[in-house]
Amino acid sequence: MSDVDSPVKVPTKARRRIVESDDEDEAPASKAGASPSKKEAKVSSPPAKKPKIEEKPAKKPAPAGPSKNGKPLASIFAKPVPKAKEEDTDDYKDRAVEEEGEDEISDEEEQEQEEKAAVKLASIFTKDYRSAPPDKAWKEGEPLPYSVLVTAFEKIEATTKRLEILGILTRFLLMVAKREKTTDAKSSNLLKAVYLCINRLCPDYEGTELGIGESLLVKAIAESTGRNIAKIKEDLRKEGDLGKVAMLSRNTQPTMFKPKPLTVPSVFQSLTDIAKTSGNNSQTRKVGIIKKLLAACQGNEAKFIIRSLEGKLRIGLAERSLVVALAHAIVLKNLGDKKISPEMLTQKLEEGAEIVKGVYSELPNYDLIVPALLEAGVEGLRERCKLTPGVPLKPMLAKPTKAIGEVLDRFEGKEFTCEYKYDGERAQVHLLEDGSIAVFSRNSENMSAKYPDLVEQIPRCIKPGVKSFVIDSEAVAFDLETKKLLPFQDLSRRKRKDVRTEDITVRVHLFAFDLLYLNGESLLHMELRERRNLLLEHFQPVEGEFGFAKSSDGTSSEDIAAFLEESVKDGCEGLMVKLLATEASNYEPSRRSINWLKLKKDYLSGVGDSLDLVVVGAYYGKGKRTNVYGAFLLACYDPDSENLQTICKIGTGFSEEKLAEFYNELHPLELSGGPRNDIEIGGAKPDVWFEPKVVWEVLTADLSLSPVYTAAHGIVESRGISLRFPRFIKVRDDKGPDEATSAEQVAEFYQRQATAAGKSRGGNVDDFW
Ligand SMILES: Nc1ncnc2c1ncn2[C@@H]1O[C@H](COP(=O)(O)OP(=O)(O)OP(=O)(O)O)[C@@H](O)[C@H]1O
Ligand SMILES: [Mg+2]
Ligand SMILES: [Mg+2]
Repeated sequence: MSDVDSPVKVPTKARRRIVESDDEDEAPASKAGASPSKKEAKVSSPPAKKPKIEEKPAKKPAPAGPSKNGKPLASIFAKPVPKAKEEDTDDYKDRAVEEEGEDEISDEEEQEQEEKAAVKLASIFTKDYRSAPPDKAWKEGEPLPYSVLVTAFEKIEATTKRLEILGILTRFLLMVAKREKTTDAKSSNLLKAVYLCINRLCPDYEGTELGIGESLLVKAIAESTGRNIAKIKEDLRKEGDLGKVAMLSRNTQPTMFKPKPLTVPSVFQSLTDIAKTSGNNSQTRKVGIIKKLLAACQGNEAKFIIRSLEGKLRIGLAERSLVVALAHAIVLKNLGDKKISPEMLTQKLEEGAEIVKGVYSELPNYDLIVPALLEAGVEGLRERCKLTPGVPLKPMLAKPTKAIGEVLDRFEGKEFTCEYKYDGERAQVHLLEDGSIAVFSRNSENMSAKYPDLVEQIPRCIKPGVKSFVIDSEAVAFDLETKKLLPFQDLSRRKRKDVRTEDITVRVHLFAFDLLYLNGESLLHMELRERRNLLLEHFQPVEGEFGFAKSSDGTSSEDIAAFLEESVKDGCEGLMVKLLATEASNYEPSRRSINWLKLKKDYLSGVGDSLDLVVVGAYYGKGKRTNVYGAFLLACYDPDSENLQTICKIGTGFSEEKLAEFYNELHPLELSGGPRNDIEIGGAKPDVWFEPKVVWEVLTADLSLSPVYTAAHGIVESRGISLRFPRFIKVRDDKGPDEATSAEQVAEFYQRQATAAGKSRGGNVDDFW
């Protein structure tokens, strides 16, 4: 591939690169790029986004222009972000309300906004839309062509408007759902299309994952196209997107015969085969399957095949949009051609979305949800899909607070409880009707293999009469001799796999704090007090193995302060403060809820909590540290765009041993082609870039607006936010890059710090939904 036939580096959202001169140690980047060259500008595929006023004006400033490997054209920071006109506000209504600020918006304004959003929502789903014929490329009775899905991906990639994305996806899923003859999960086109949209192959907890390393993919591309590896890497440096490189490479290879076009089921199958290949020769076998896939690719398909293999589609399609689109598609399918007013239609769509969202957070398994939706529509979904032991639900999360005063601000006059905040690992323990026990981590990984001792211990804490349950708890390292809790590190040092009970030196003590399911009944809709009573009633403490989270229902600030001290003396991190009564104390799966507050002793003087950030780059060491990386570039995650946003350079808090260890761990993740295009770089210029895999917990003195980094840009101000004096705490191997601290959380930290201590903003900005 030469430069001449390379298409323009369009400003897609995956290419939002922002730059400014680095304030610390780097030269101004203004000369790095001027404007797109003519050659670049005339090429139009894939479609460049029109410059437009964004529907999320404060959130996503339009890209400054084409960029190339972190050397974009102009700074978005320099320009004030345009305020969107009312008509352009086609985002979800709740979002619009949220961004105006909860407190400042009047009821009438709110109602007006809601009405506008409702009409807009209904207007996309006109009757015409509903009765649209299926894509011509898809012949009746045949499996869904992959090209049809790819067309939808291309359209989604070309916009950042959430409502537009929702429309494209709904139309696509509706078309597939209408043709679906089966409700059998195995042969469902719809189910496989759903999985490919979110780039997964099965429910999270089953653990089959994509995420093939760059070098293997480069090798497969080279072998399937006859190009040499060095050339491919060179292209990669230019494009920042291996998918695009694969797509452009293919064209140069003359084909002897035409392989059968790819279909959604065949691609799904091949990806599953690749993910499951292990053992001897697995690399070679993987390359073999990838080559076959690439050989059959047409048009833009290779781009998405490669990105899927990398582990991320990077089209800005958040899973929550998929869930809503799926709900809408099923509602529309079941409406058929029926006439219905826009208001009614909107209501039906919204109700449908609420149902599917609710069910998905209790039972995150499309294998069960999609067939149930096809069979019984949204109306019959709750009946068929409920919280089920064996399927981990997404855990409820807590909001940080900086002071006891802040807790009282929230909970004054309400019934609440303080519990010890144990410093271990979240453990969701399930007892299935068949007597088997499963333990799941915070991100729904099956941990039963890591904790065989725990699985052995559990039966001893169950009182007679208990047939099935789901407990929410913290697993903590425990010293049997001193009867003291050990720091989290002792737990994380345990092996993750093939652990044999007799080899275990660090004991696990479980501290249960919630009961979510008991003997066939979901308890999610009960008040916390009732759930806690049931927990105490049906389980019993076992010395050194199982206990209930220690709690105090004292509500004065003195009581809380004393209990906080006590918790720290006992080896805990601080307190969790929870609402105890009323509907607001129900268990909210997947929500970072304002009804659960964390009060961490260590962090009271900082910003209230630590951050979990992705290691995306590194700087070579100086002096004694020349053989290792001396500092690292960290990033937060923006789930809306699926991009990582740089937040700080970190070089303190590391021992020599740690630096050596990190070098060994990170060196294999170095990207030869420079940064991937899902990193919003800003002005950072590390010496090497990594595949985003590793997450670190980091503490900061405070946060400030930054001319260099891009974290949360556009939320508080057009500029990004960075951490001042960041300090490494520990590796978070229970979190992946997608679970890193979100852009909105970063903005919230910044805002909380700006407001007086004790005053905080509400909202649920970084919920899954
Ligand atoms: N009594 C308790 N109630 C609820 N959670 C508890 C309790 N004791 C300990 N925990 C742990 O505290 C966690 C919440 O605080 P923590 O800051 O440790 O979360 P995290 O894993 O870093 O996630 P995030 O910072 O994203 O909330 C829970 O997920 C749980 O693992
Ligand atoms: Mg913790
Ligand atoms: Mg945390």
